[in-house]
Amino acid sequence: MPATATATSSPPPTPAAAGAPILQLRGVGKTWPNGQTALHAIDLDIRRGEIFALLGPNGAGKTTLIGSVCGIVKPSSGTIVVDGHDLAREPMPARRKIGLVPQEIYTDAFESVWATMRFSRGLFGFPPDPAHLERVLRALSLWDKRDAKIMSLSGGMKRRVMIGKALTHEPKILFLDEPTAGVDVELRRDMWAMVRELRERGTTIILTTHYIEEAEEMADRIGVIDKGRLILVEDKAVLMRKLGRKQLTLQLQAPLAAIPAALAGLPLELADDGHALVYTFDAQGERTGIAGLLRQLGELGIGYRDLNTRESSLEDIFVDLVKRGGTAGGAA
Ligand SMILES: Nc1ncnc2c1ncn2[C@@H]1O[C@H](COP(=O)(O)OP(=O)(O)OP(=O)(O)O)[C@@H](O)[C@H]1O
Repeated sequence: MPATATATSSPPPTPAAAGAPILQLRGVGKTWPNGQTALHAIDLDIRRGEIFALLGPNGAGKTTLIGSVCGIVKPSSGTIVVDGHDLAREPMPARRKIGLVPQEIYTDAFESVWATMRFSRGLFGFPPDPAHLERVLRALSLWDKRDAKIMSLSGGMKRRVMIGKALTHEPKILFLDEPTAGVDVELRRDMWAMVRELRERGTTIILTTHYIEEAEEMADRIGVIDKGRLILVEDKAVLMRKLGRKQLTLQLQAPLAAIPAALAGLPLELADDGHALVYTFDAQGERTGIAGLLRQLGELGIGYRDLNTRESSLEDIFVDLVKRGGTAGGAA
């Protein structure tokens, strides 16, 4: 099977230009030799300088997609253009534009931080540039550890070294595969700050994460992949606005065994063993229906002790989307 084949209906790749996407995928598919299809004709444009978060449940195809763009996995179909370079026709120039921070920490434990960094840069055919390596190490707070052997570093430091390695060849796109899996809250915040700094210096960031809070905090745009299909690509703010819901929770004075028939048809659920009534409404709707609901409760003699509202998080939206199979939006 060829490394890539041009998707029949896909437009030809556009040359690198300031306004052009830094990464273009057209019809990228992957079927493993065992017949398992991990990616179905993915079309995706990544904008220059954005932070793009790719979300998806286990086995959705995230690693396969990243591997395809990084030249680790051979797609069965489609084209991938990295800053104007077709990955299949010009693998080296395309690959040089990309830094990959893999999920697993793997590096030579007996080497020093400095030697590891220098070696990484050489792998991409770049001449030594100690000043660049120093900048990277300083930005990652690793300068003081430059002579330390990797095995002597803490887990968090080792993760920083992995990021450093990916930055040695000055990539324009940085892939972070589950960057904060298993790291403590403090380091997670540090890493977020680091990623933002990189973006400010012009690096485009693509990250996969299981922590939806991370995508909510960091991303400009969100892509959701499920069963090998990109079911949604959207600006985070638009997504939160479009699919966001609010919930009003009423703590009842006396528990209910069931929703009263007079309230059937309303978006109501019982929670907390009947002690709470949850009303879900559209955060964007002009009319929430709350006044009517409270009036009806009064008429039915259902009293409440307390009430509060909460907006859905990206996590709620994501879970909902994957449950529904992504009928809420289209992939760009
Ligand atoms: N080398 C392989 N050979 C055969 N099937 C594979 C291979 N690698 C991945 N797959 C299958 O491809 C599908 C997508 O896997 P992938 O690892 O890309 O998912 P993922 O979204 O990264 O999942 P996770 O969040 O668990 O890392 C899965 O069904 C997986 O079993």
